[in-house]
Formats: sequence, C-alpha cells, structure tokens
Amino acid sequence: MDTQRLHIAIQKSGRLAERSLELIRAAGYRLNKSAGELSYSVENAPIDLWCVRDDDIPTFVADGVADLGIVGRNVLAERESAGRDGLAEVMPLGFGRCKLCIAAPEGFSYDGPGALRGARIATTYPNLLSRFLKEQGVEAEIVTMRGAVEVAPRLKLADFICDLVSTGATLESNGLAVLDTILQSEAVLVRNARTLASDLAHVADSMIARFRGVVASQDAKYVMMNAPSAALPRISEILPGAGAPTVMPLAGREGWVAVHAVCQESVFWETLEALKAVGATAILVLSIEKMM
Ligand SMILES: Nc1ncnc2c1ncn2[C@@H]1O[C@H](COP(=O)(O)OP(=O)(O)OP(=O)(O)O)[C@@H](O)[C@H]1O
Ligand SMILES: O=P(O)(O)OC[C@H]1O[C@H](OP(=O)(O)OP(=O)(O)O)[C@H](O)[C@@H]1O
Ligand SMILES: [Mg+2]
Repeated sequence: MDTQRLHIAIQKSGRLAERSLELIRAAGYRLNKSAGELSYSVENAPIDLWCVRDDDIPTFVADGVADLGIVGRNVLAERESAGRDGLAEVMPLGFGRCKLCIAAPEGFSYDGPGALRGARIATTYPNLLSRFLKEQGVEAEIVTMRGAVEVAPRLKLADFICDLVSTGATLESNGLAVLDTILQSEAVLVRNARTLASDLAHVADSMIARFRGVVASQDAKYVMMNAPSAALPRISEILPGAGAPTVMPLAGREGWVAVHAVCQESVFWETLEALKAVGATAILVLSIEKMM
C-alpha cells in the first residue's frame, strides 16, 4: 500500500456507488479507473479509491487499510451496536436517504414497541434491532437473514420485519406497513479515529472541506429580488435558511432595495408566491455551483 496517498473506500456497485463517484468528481477530483476496475487513482491529488462491498467499508477504515470511507449510516450503526468502535462519522452526504423500520402485515394495530413482546422479527440488522428492543425493555426473538426479509411474514418465518425503507414500494408490494422507525440513514463519510501523518491529514482536510462545499451547495440557491424596504423583515422570515441577506439601494427608486441571499434549504414555488405577496418583484432563483 502506498503510504504517501490517501485511501478512500467506496461501494463497488449498488445504491451508493454512482453517487459516491459523483460526489468525488464534483469536489474537483479527476478519476482514472484501474485495469481491474476495483480501484481508481485521482490524477490531480495523492488519493486512491478502493471499490468494495459496503459491509466491508467500516472494517477497512477501522483497520486503517483505508483512511476514509463512504457508507450508509445504517451499516456504521450496525457495527457500533455490536460494540465495535474505531470509526467516526465525519459528515452526512445528502444521498442514500432511507430509514430502518419495523413493519408488519397491513392492518396490524400498533400501540408502541410493547406490541413486539414475544414476537419473531426478521432482519439483516440484528445488532441495531437488539439494541432498540433492549432500550424499549422488550424481549423478542430476532431472526437474522441475509436479505429479502420482506418475504419472512408470508413464509411464517417471522411476525414482523425490520428493514430499510425509502419509497415504501417494497413494503407495499409485500402487503406490509411501517410500525416504527429505529434509525434515519443516509450515506456518511467515515474516518479512522487515529491521527493521519501530517501531509495526508492535509489532503484529507482539503477533501472534507470540498465535500462540505458540494453537499451545502446541493440544496442551496442564490435568490435575488427587488422589494420595498418596508417589506424586508417579512422577506427575511420567508427566505428559507438565508441568514443575513445583502441589501442594496436601487438607483432611481426611492424606498426600494435589491435583496440577495443564499438560501440553504429548498426554495419552492410557494416561497416565491409568499415573496410576491409582500411586494417583491423580479425574483430570480439561481443554482450555486460551488460554495466554501
Ligand atoms: N431503498 C433505499 N433507498 C435509499 N437508500 C438505500 C435503500 N436501500 C439501501 N439504501 C442505502 O444504500 C446502502 C447500500 O445499499 P445496497 O442495496 O446497494 O447494499 P448491498 O446490497 O448491501 O450492497 P453490497 O453489494 O455493497 O454489499 C444501504 O446500506 C443503505 O445505506
Ligand atoms: O422502500 P423502497 O424504496 O422500496 O426500498 C426498500 C428496499 O430497498 C432495499 O433493498 P434493495 O432494493 O437495495 O435490494 P437488496 O435487498 O438486494 O439490497 C431495502 O432492503 C428494501 O428492500
Ligand atoms: Mg452489503
């Protein structure tokens, strides 16, 4: 292993693979694929990517084989629930959003975790589920599966399941419905708890700062408008996550100003309608390419 280069573990193929590569490219890193297709080297920085199964990413990073990794928080939390440490979540990355839920055949009436007492629950997340049940003071039997847990109730293997849900389509097509949520997940950047050699620490810090910029600019918009100065307090309330907007006088229009703001949250049509209603005109919403 080249100790002069930073190593990042990402998913080889699957739900996080493409978005992980997109994030790295959006942060300005030019990628060259290796012949075997299981790694990339970055052309313009001392960084290599290793493409592996997502379940292996926490171990790679914890053992120091990779310095950073991109993995679902669910995978990280499952490892932590098993009592294994050595890893720290650096930042959420804004993709791969899903939740780990307990679900039952549609129509089951649920009045809280006590309803799970004595039941059989099928899951691929036995440690997270076990921690949840302990916290709730509920004893239940955990049936550990490798996948396709949605079929377990139909096969009478289990009464309930505990699995990832995003759109809910998989549950619905199996006649199941969510009862409770154990964990909100998305892809996260993880790093080893030990300190990196100083030149590699510099490369890692720069990559993390760029990732923060890419993630922050994903939802962020630059909003511009003209408005009567009297409407400024209302405009500040309406603009989502704008902080302090820039206000400039409008030449030749007494009592009017131009307002510019970076909004950190999504700007919807309803936001524009609300701005118009308080007197704003010429409202422009622009995408932000980079932010730091
Ligand atoms: N339905 C979903 N919607 C959004 N994100 C999801 C969904 N299902 C899973 N994820 C997230 O994507 C991660 C990878 O999911 P995927 O199904 O590709 O994993 P896998 O089958 O375990 O892949 P691997 O072959 O790498 O082991 C999950 O750990 C989770 O964080
Ligand atoms: O709520 P939904 O949008 O339907 O998504 C939920 C499904 O997505 C995941 O599986 P995936 O499709 O990744 O297949 P896998 O079980 O082979 O990993 C998860 O295990 C659920 O089965
Ligand atoms: Mg996996």
